[in-house]
Amino acid sequence: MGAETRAETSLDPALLAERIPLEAVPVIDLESFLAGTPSERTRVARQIGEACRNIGFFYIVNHGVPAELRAAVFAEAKRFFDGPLERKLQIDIERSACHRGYFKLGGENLDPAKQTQGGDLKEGIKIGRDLPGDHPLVAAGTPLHGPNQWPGGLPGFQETLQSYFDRLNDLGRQLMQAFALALELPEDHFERDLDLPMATVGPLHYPPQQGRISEAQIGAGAHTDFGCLTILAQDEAGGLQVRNAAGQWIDAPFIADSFVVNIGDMMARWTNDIFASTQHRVINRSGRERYSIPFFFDPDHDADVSCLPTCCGPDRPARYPPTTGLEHLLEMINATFDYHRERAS
Ligand SMILES: O=C(O)CCC(=O)C(=O)O
Ligand SMILES: [Fe+2]
Repeated sequence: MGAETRAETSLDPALLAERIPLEAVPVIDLESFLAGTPSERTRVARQIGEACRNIGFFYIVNHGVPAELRAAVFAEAKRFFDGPLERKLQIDIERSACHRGYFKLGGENLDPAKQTQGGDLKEGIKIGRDLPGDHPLVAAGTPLHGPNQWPGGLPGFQETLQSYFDRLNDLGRQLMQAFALALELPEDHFERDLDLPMATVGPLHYPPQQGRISEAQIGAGAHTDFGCLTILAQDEAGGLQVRNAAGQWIDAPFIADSFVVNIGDMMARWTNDIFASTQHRVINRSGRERYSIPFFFDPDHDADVSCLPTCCGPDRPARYPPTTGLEHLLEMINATFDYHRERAS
């Protein structure tokens, strides 16, 4: 029976098993997915699927992204954040029509209900697919599509970030193939929605927090990610915490040469909540500056985000109405960036 026709019948019980409250985020070796036989790929994809169901988070090692490139991106991010405020403000995100550029400490508030003292204690840059003004989607005024703002006076910054963006796009596609296999779909199921994926690389800087820390302002307030898939590189400072299926906060510490991968609300929606979009937060108690490089991988603006054929059936009706990649993201960005919401209203 083809996977695509399974909607008529019962769902695979393995996909519906109860979530296990994990005490640690699982580590998955990607090597035999990236270069293995079909059966090895399926085996790793199943491990990934288990992690996505139970906790929505996993580390990947042997992911193929060169150490030099990862180190170079951290070095460029540090150069930018440690540099003058004037340079940062020249690429202020509020100058961008497509949500690209620099946002200052407090510019994003990932938990507005709790964080009432001025937003997340972090600053960042949003860099996306660099589309020129005459690209049809940009000319048509499609939100979130357009040119980046690149900082001046930092030779090599743009080239390094662009290489990283391209490399992580490839990895994002591979992980989407793993998700498809884990969901009993053909491996290339998501390719139809990945012509021009809405991906963003967003270097972040968190100053340290000491003493008694109130939930009214932490590095990144408790949140779920909005999109499909996040691939995060963090540094030795650590401080990332993830809420497991029992509601406990567990640490997701720095592991050398790994990425932390998690799925966001769009993937939870696509999978009818079979995959978990899990709350996480950052508190930088390390006593030093913390830098991290999240890469957010989202599908095409017009991707059809309605329940996947293997994720709904008579025993589990679709929980969400259909939406598109762009509609979903816009809703979430407006909830967390004041300037964006004010402009939209
Ligand atoms: O910096 C981190 O470790 C996590 C950042 C994060 O969760 C986010 O930007 O969505
Ligand atoms: Fe996040």
